[in-house]
Amino acid sequence: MGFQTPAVEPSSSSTLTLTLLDDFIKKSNGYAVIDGGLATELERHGANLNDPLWSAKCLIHSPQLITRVHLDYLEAGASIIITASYQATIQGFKAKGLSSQESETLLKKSVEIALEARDIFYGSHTEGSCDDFGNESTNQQRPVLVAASVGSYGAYLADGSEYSGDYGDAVTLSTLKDFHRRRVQVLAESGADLIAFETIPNKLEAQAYSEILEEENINVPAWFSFNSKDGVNVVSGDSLLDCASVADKCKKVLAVGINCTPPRFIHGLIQLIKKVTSKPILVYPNSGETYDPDRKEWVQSAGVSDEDFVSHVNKWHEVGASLFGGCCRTTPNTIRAINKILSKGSGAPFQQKVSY
Ligand code: MET
Ligand SMILES: [Zn+2]
Repeated sequence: MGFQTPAVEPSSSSTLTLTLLDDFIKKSNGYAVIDGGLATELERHGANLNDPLWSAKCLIHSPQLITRVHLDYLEAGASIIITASYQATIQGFKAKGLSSQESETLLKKSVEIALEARDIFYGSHTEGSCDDFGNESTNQQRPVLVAASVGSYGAYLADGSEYSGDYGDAVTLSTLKDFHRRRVQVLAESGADLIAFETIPNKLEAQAYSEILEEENINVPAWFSFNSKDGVNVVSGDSLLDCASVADKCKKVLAVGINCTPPRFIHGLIQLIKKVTSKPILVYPNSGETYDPDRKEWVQSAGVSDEDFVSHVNKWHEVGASLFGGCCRTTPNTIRAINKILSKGSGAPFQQKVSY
């Protein structure tokens, strides 16, 4: 079965498609659905990610499980899937004894796995394809984008600092740029449609990403996504307005938002981001549980209940967000529910599934 070009052309390696996400959103009834938690879903399928590489461990030991989870999210209605490179770093792989070359190959592999999942999905949902009885299917193909994940320096440290944003005074802008540079270059040349800078815990790291994108002439567009634990600032205490402004000023950044943050904060955070940018806003909260870095497990937040956030998604859409998904501890069911509730709220989305 032939590979189908998505209805929205992804960026090529020579030209940066500055309207990629705008076009994508416009063509999808004003919103797009991102996938849900990847690492926690791999764990739910039995992967042991208690390791400094976290989900990137599966790039080495169980790539087929990553494909499975990407496919589950595509089947659930996601139109943007995020690669397993969140905690895949050259420095992290080298600490395991791999060479630079092997490390870069694994980074590329994270994107190849997602591209392959997209191909499989397209292959089984191809416009004009025939079913087992020779009948032509006439269903419209849903465009899918592959976003290459870049997790923070704190994620690499695997000491919980991605949720404190506190790297200490010894870590400067140039430390962070040196840490991320090569990885971003490799991911930019991997065939991904965009780079998802996720769970950015402070302004310094947003600045580092922005300078890498400009100075290295990265030709794949990006999104910047911050995390918050108070509903006002990013986790370091830096102002979200300042952080989102860094993203707004960088012309290679096509969307700005929030991920891995309790659902109860999302509404207010969207309103803050809207004050400083007119770029599309993305939100993919976690399940509302909190990660305890000492116990290395997710625990229910004391005293505050985070009821199923899916019921709030239309409100988040109304207040200004246009890309919606889930982060840690959300599942394909969350994404299925998001897709369903948005399609009721604002017209029919692309068909989730064709009949055979
Ligand atoms: C700690 S946030 C992790 C984000 C990453 N995309 C994942 O779902 O695994
Ligand atoms: Zn998360």
